[in-house]
Parts: sequence; structure tokens; C-alpha cells
Amino acid sequence: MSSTRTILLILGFLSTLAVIALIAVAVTQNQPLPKNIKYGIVLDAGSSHTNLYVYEWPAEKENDTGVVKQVEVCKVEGPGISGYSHATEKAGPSLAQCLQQAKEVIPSAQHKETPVYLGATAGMRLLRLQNESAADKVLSSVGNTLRSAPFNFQGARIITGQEEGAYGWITINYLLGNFKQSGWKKLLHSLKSLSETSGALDLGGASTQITFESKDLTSESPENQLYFRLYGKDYQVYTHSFLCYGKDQALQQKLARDLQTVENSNLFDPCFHKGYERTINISDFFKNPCTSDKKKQLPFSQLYIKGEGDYQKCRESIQKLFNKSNCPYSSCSFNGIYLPPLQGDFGAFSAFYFVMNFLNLTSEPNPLALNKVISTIESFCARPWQEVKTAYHHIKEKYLSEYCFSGAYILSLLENGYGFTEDNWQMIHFLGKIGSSDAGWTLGYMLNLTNMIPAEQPAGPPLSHGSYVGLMVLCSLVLVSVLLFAWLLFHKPKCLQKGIV
Ligand SMILES: Nc1nc2c(ncn2[C@@H]2O[C@H](COP(=O)(O)OP(=O)(O)OP(=O)(O)O)[C@@H](O)[C@H]2O)c(=O)[nH]1
Ligand SMILES: [Ca+2]
Repeated sequence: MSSTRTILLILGFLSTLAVIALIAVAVTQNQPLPKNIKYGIVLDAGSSHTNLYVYEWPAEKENDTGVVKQVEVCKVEGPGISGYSHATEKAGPSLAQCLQQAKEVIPSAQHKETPVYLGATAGMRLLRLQNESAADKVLSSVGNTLRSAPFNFQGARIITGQEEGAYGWITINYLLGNFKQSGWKKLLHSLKSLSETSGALDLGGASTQITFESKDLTSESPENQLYFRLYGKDYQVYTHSFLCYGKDQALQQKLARDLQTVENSNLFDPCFHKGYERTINISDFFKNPCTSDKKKQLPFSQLYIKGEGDYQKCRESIQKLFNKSNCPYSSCSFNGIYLPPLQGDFGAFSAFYFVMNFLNLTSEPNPLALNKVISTIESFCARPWQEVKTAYHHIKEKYLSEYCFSGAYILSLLENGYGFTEDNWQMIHFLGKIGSSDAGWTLGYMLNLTNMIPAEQPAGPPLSHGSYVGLMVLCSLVLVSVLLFAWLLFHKPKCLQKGIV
């Protein structure tokens, strides 16, 4: 009996030691490796301005979803690069200050391996149409500046409208974690036959994009169709980019139409506040490819715009920009462009967000009803300019004076252009950032060019580090309890024996 007890005692002691050793090894040996951070830079050369973004991610988790995040954004001073068409050599140097900022954010030891990409959008697409050699010179100027920076230059090019739409869609779904969903969430979505991904609506200065997963996409219009295989799943996506339908070019288009019927150099405009005045130079006005088809000889060189602040009239004049008269497909948005039925939620960013955020119309998680949105914009447009200027004296006059037009334009584009109604309006979520990253095409562009989104689900350890340690501790505790119980059973302490008898 006493020899059994001694053996049990030794066994118990050894097991306890083993358990302690196990826990110690689990906690110390299996700790995640010290973080090895990688960086990437993307310059978004938009029509209105250029933004430089710095992204970072842990090197060993490159293929996980949602690990890349924005750590810096720098707004380049001055106009977008297409604004340097008359001084092309100045386009590159305009980026110097933001490149300096990137040098300060990224540790110098990593400068050489950090990729830098520049993608130009609609402003440069328009310049290429208007003056191809000027567009080439601008691109070569920014290319030279980026090449001489200490980073790993990967190219400066004009991206297509399709790419802009596609990468915006990839960005928001990557940031929302929609590409890798847990089993139950997937099941819920398939039961309700909902899209697992969010559509993307981007409103720039010169173009606008609509992109969404469309299960019933027909092959009517192949140029609007995209196929992706991401993390082991296939996606069929619809996209279209409307050149000249960004909010600045839409205003130019509207003015070009208004100029057709103007009788003198005064133009009364319902989309600006009462009391607001703006002067426009006619000389360059029709050189723009967005207005050139409306070219007209006018007996004056300057146009004086005078605001009327009338939302209804403004909507009517904007509506004319969307030609709904012919559709060669089963369904269209406008100007004869194919649009399948709208599906799922939409994330609306850039100017969609700037404008709706200013008007306090981005309410989440319960989006406002369409009639509330309309009445807010209507009463904003009706406010006299002096009152608006006083109330928002801290906001740039260029932005402030155009919120009425922009609000009306956004509603026209979404309602008349794409066919959103009060029933599906609340599927639109106006968002500027997701986590710390701006919504836009740049992150998706970098993820694609650095091959950071795998086609197939990467094979990883079945358990995370935390779950592994937790499980080890739990098993060890169970083992100790079993041993303790066995010891008590064999040892039969006197108190227990008494209790039993
Ligand atoms: N109110 C407001 N407007 C802004 C802000 N930043 C940009 N805008 C305006 O919103 C519009 C869209 O801006 P962006 O999304 O940067 O457009 P972009 O990338 O330059 O243009 P695209 O090349 O067409 O994509 C432009 O008319 C800008 O002048 C902002 O912070 N507030
Ligand atoms: Ca843009």
C-alpha cells in the first residue's frame, strides 16, 4: 500500500512538473515572432488634387485579409497633376513635400524596398483626350521625381475607369472583412440570398464609378464585367466609370447646357445660393472634352453666375445630364450604358461622403430615409449665401458654395442615373474611412500589384496563437484535476473514509 502511495506521489509530482513546463513552453516558445513591418506607397493623382498614402502590414501575415492599414495620408499642395498642362515640368516637383513626409514615416532602412506607385485618374484621362503630348510630359515629370526618391519606383500611369471601379470595390470589401467570412455569416447571407460583398460608389471631380457583385449579370456588355477569384471564391462583378460625371465636370456640363439658352452675360443658376456670384472665363470653357460638343460662339468673354437657391429647379436642370431615351440592353443607367438590377449594400465614398457628411446626412447605423435627405438639401439650398457664409466661415468658399449643387447632383445621379428609390436608398452607406484607412481605389491597387490577395485560401495553422495557448492551459488543468482525483481515490484520506462510512 505504501509503495503504491509513493509511486502515485512521484507520478503526481512529475505530472505537475510536466504541466508547469508545458505551460511555460507554450507561453514563451510559441510567442508570435517580433513584428516585421513592411510599407507601400500609392499616389492617387486625381483630377482635383493628389493624395499620397502610406500603408503598412506585418510581413509574416501578408496574405491575411484586413492586415494592411493606412498609416499616413498627405495632401499635395496645389492642383491635380492634370492642372500642370501649361507647365508640365512642375508636375513632378509638386510631389516633393509629400515624398519627404513619407521618408519621415518609413524607417530609412526600409526605403529601398518600399514600393511606390502612382495612378492617375479622370483628370489625366481628359488631358490625354485634349492634348496627348502634354499628358505624356506630365507623366514623365512625375515619373522622374518618383524615380529620384529613395523608394522602389513601380510606375506612374493613367489607370482605366474599370480599374478605378474594381480597386475601389476590392478596397472596401477587404477593409470590411467581406472576403473571408465566418461559416455562420456565409450561411445567413446565402439563406437570405444577400450579397456577401458591398457595392462601391465613388464620386470624384471628373468621373464617377459604380461597382457591385451581380449574380444575374448577363454577357450583354462584356466591358462592364469583371471576374475575380479571391481567397478561394469566385466573384462576378459589374463596373462602370462615367467620364465627365464627377461633380466638377458635371457642373461644367450643366453650365455648358445653360449657356445654350443664355441671352446675355448674366446666368441665373438655381444650384447656387441666393446672393452668391461667380465669374467664369468663356475662352477655355469649351476646350474641355466634357463640354466641347456644346461649343458655341458667344458675344461676351465672361459669364456672371448669380445664385437663385431653388432646389427643385436645380434638380430639373441637372436631370438633363442623364439621357434615358435609348437603351440597347435589357436595362440601363443612362446614356445607353448597361446596368443590371442593383444588388446588396453600397459603400459611397469620396465626394459622396464629403458632401453628405457636411449636410449631416451620413447617419449610421440607421441611414436616413430618402425624403428626409431631400428636404435637408432643399432647405440648405434655400438659405441665402450671406447666412451660409457666416454660419460656416471656417469652410473653404469653393467647397461651401457648391454643397447645394453637389447635394442635388448626388441625388440626381443616384435616383435618376442609377435608379435608387426610397425602398433601397437605405442600402447606401456614406463612408469616408473604414478603420484607419480611407475608402478609395488606392489600397486595392496596391494589394493587387503586390500580389497580396491570393486566389486560393492560404493554408494556415488551424488555431491562432491565443487559442493554442488557451487549449494547452485547459488540457493541463484537466490533467492535473484527473491526477489529483486519482490520488485522492487511492490515498483515501481519513476524513473521506469517515464520511463514506
Ligand atoms: N467638401 C469637400 N470637398 C472635397 C474635399 N476633398 C475633395 N473635395 C472635392 O470633392 C470632389 C471629389 O474629390 P476627389 O474624390 O478627391 O476627386 P479626384 O480624385 O480629384 O477626381 P477624379 O480623378 O475624378 O477621381 C472634388 O470636386 C474635390 O474638389 C473635402 O475635403 N471636402
Ligand atoms: Ca478619385
